Amino acid sequence: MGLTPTRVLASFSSSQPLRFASTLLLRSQSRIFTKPPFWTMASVAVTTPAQGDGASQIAPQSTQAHTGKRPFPGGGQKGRPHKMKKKAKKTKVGEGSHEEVLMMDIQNLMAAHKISEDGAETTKEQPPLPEQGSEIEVDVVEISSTGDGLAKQKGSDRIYVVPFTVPGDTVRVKVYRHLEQEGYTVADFIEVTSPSPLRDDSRIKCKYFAKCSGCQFQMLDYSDQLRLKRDIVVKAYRNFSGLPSEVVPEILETIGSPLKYGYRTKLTPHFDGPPGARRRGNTKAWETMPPVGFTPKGSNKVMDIEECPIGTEAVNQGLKLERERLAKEHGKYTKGATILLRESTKRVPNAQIQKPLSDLTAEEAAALVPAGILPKPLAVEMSSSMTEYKSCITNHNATSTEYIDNFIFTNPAGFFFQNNNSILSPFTDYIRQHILPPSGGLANAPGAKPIRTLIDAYSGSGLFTITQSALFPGGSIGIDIAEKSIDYARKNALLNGLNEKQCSFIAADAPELFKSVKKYDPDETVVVLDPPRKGCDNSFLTQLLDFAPTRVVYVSCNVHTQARDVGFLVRGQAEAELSASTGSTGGKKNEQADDPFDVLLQNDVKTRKHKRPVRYEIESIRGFDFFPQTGHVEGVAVLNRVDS
Ligand SMILES: C[S@@+](CC[C@H](N)C(=O)[O-])C[C@H]1O[C@@H](n2cnc3c(N)ncnc32)[C@H](O)[C@@H]1O
Repeated sequence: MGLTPTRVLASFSSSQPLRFASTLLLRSQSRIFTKPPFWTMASVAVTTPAQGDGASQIAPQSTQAHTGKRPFPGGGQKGRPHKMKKKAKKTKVGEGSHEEVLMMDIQNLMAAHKISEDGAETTKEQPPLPEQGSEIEVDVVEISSTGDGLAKQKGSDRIYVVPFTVPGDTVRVKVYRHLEQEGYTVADFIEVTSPSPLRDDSRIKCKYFAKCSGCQFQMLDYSDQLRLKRDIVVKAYRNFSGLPSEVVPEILETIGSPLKYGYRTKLTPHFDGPPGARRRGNTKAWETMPPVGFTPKGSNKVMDIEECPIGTEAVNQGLKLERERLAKEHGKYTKGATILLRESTKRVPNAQIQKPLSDLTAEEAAALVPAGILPKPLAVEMSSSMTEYKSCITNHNATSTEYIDNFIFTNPAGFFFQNNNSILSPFTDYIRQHILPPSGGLANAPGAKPIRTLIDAYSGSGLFTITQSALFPGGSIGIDIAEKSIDYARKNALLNGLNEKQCSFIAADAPELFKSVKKYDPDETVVVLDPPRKGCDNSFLTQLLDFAPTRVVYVSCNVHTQARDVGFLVRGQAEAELSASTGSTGGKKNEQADDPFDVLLQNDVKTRKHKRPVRYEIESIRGFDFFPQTGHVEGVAVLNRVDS
């Protein structure tokens, strides 16, 4: 075993790097501050159960090119001795993308490991890189925020990216590719030769583990998964916010999911097109049933999946039925496609249940969950007074229904709704407890007015607009670009007994919001943001700073882009004006300032002549485990406008 247990734990909570390493990092952050890394690269979209967001009953696969391929098709380097590069070259990657996050962790690990105990930089001669395709043994020293293990071979500083491993594991791997420019190697996991104390393979519930690319944390105890996810949030704010550590509060413990398996109410398995499907005008269909499932690690061909243990029972029954259907109907498909499996629920008071499910006719059963494909829905008795009937919807235009406490939400099945229903009650409760300042609705500043209005940007079908509405006498307003989600949001408000004065919605691009919010007093308004993974764009954030609501609650399934955007709001208008005046590529003038707050102060002085620049401070940051067994975490950051 390469690491002692103590060392293992130290590496596991790798959120405390060496002091010198963090200095290096702060320097690079000041660059991020003055010149945000607007790098671009089509990101490698690996669709896994936990990430897939396909949205059609049988949606044709328009692009099939990148699923599951290794990131960075860099050149190889066979059997030559090499020197550790002084600095790994920056790769062009999408913001907050898997590749960017991985690269940042690798660079930090390289920096930390190049520092010897006495603080001096080591430049030791490195052994030759092993041949691509050869098998070697490596020790895993850290988990990246992407969920991949980062490992080293004895006697070498080379970093190997190995999925399905945890710190403290010694594993046999097959060298897949040396990425010369990036300075690391991608390897395939073969087997564990000496397990980490953190690993217990009897915890693994999925027979496709280490083949399917999802759910890589299954060998960990759930408390370790939560600890690891807190580390991911810590690293996100350290690496992507561009903020000095003093202004980022201690990241709070991650709140766990009530269900650890069987929680996903939506799965989107897919199948490839038949051989020749990519040829123009192809008319040849599948002659046999194609593999239906997800994309495995290191391949772009779909692997056959019969069940997915993180999916709910209804969704897994739906998968079984869809597979049976495809076994008969595969001859209709000349292209690949994605299958939508979305759970839908209907609550029925027990007093209204006339007969047991087994005695219902097909029509009576269909009436319980109208769009569901299960011949009879699954009955789950919630309490002595209520039973839930669950089925699975495959038509993305059909209506799915979910409950959160006593709230009811209907949605077009193929549109966005949170995928883990089990956590939505504690989660919306947490938002309810934090959406107003701790002082009971009064913002921090002396003489502050009570908050009366909620603006829910990126509202979808009204999750926050509706569940938080009772706290806002001035009303709650949701905005979303998806017209269909907004149609349903309006219906949902009515279903939950809320009139238009209490709860209203706008279908528009989020930056348009600011045209219609002028009538609201920013001193009495809180804005909730819940954008897609890529985060908010500059125009939105700049307008948000101009509007200057007294409080902001930022929810995100990508803590890296969240950290970037929170950094922007904390630096505030001075920074926004500066980047607008110098252009998004950043100016030389900016690059000279090393400390972000020097820049802020310089600009504070400049801007204060005509108005006080708006900026925010962070009250709290906490992760929620919406996606147990995977490396994903949902972040909630609460911000207050700085008024002093
Ligand atoms: C992560 S979802 C959050 C939805 C909702 N808050 C919820 O939890 O159910 C992000 C939402 O942003 C919407 N969206 C994406 N781009 C947008 C834009 N430019 N303007 C407004 N909404 C947008 C999507 O339609 C989606 O409903």
